[in-house]
Amino acid sequence: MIPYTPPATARTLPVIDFADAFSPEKARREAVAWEIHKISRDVGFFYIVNHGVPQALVDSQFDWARRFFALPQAGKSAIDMRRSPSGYGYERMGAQALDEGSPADLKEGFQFGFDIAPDHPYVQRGLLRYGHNLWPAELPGFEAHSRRYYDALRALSHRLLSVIALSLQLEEDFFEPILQTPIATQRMLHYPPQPQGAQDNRIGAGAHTDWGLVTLLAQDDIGGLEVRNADGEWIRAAPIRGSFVVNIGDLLQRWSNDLYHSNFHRVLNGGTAPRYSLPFFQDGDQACTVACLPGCCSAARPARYAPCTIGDYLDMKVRETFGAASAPA
Ligand SMILES: O=C(O)CCC(=O)C(=O)O
Ligand SMILES: [Fe+2]
Repeated sequence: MIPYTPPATARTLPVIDFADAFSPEKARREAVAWEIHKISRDVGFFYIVNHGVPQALVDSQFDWARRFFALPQAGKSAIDMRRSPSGYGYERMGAQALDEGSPADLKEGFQFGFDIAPDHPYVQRGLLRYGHNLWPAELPGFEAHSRRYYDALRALSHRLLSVIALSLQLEEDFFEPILQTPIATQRMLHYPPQPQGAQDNRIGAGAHTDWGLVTLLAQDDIGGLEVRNADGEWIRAAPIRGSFVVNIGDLLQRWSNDLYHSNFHRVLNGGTAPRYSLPFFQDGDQACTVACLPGCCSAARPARYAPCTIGDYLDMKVRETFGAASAPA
């Protein structure tokens, strides 16, 4: 049993050197797991460096994102996510309010997922985030490069989850079975500068928690991401070149019975330059049931959430934040 303690009040987000997560020595992997354990019980956000993904690959993915968003609106609209049964493709400006019930986010996006055989039952059933990827006809090379980036991020998410398993006193391969046919989504986001003459700053991405297991975010050097600490204050997640911002998602919070925190965060692009970010979401297999880990519940601290499948949980969050706009056209 891992005893529960309430979170402390983080003022900054730690930078974790991830190099030892790849070490053949278990003690070194455990040392990284312990760092992740501490911060996951607190603010649930941290940076990783020495993660093994070449910076040149990240930089060129940003270049592709800029090229994509610079396409004429008609080209982007031709692959609107409402045309994809799985919800992949282009997210038009204002389509989502991540802070449910608030004004729409000042952002546009593009997202794609796991390359799965079109005759896989999940794809045939039209399940959320399986197959039906839409790519713009006007950008040859975009898909191939984005797939290379995706493969690197997916591999890193496996390593991260093996260390997280260790941090929860589980076997390191605990999550592997549910990562084989995953909901794993690469998103690219474009936050335009505030409109000229705007009275109030508009939120780029409203306050929200991420829904899945873990998120790995690359951000450019503009800044604007903020994370809420246990005192309810917003702390800045300033850009650090060469890092990914990692955060714990709702499904891990539920699995760990609130031991680990899926924390609120938001983006405010107040500047005069556009901001781009590349969040990768590893959410696991839709069929998997998330129920309190044995090490995280006891008679004194019973399970706080009813078991739910990953697919059902994500379906609910999409409906809440996109509303009717998520319906396929
Ligand atoms: O753009 C960012 O920095 C964060 C985006 C985000 O939080 C999300 O897409 O869930
Ligand atoms: Fe997020």
